[in-house]
Amino acid sequence: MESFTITSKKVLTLVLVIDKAEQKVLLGYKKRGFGAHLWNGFGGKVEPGETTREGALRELEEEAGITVKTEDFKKAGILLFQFENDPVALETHVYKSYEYQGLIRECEEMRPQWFAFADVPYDQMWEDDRIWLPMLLNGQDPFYGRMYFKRKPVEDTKEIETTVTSVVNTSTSTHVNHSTTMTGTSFTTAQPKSGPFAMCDYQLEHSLQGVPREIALDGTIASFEN
Ligand SMILES: COc1nc(N)nc2c1ncn2[C@H]1C[C@H](O)[C@@H](COP(=O)(O)OP(=O)(O)OP(=O)(O)O)O1
Repeated sequence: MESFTITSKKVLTLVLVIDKAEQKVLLGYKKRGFGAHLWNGFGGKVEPGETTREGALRELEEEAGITVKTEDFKKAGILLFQFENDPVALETHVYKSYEYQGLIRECEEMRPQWFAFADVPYDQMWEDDRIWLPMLLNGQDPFYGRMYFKRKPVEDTKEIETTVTSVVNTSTSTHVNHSTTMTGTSFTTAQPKSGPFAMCDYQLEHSLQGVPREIALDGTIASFEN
């Protein structure tokens, strides 16, 4: 895993708004930038002087037009995304809310849409989402995860066949190593449905006793929130 050594990290946010009664989650179709053409929660970079909580609330309002009261805004976990031969990891702070105020609206970056839990378009989302989003929707947070990505060869951004080579699964943690091979021709555009990167490995722990505040560069939880 030498090619996944990291020396610094950028801090990002990701917000999931959930309608518990209707069993629906609000996602946004990203129209431009990193993760373009994928569905995701709302979020982005944390600006200087902002806490992750403030940054997450700001991005939610900018991208979906809605606000959430502080008491309804819960930290669900942290995901550390690492990319092959890239020393900068993305420390992504994930928040959730079952309430919101305002009118949901589209902006130039995101097109919001509600999805029933059973219809979440995982094949048009970052590959890591199918690992942790079901846990968040089922209330199995807080969680902490580390996900490793390799860039897909441009000429091979077609159908993806995944071979699981080893799985260790306990009640609260999962570790999977898998190799990914590209076959077939089902995606015709240069942008594969699940994005330009393939996840090649991950670790995830969920239902933690505390909410992680920060991940150290060695991937361990640096501190928990009070
Ligand atoms: C690599 O795997 C990822 N999976 C998921 N589910 N989400 C990810 C992944 N990598 C990044 N993200 C999320 C984290 C953020 O919410 C966005 C990226 O934010 P962006 O780069 O668009 O930040 P902004 O500040 O909005 O950017 P602008 O400068 O373009 O406004 O994706």
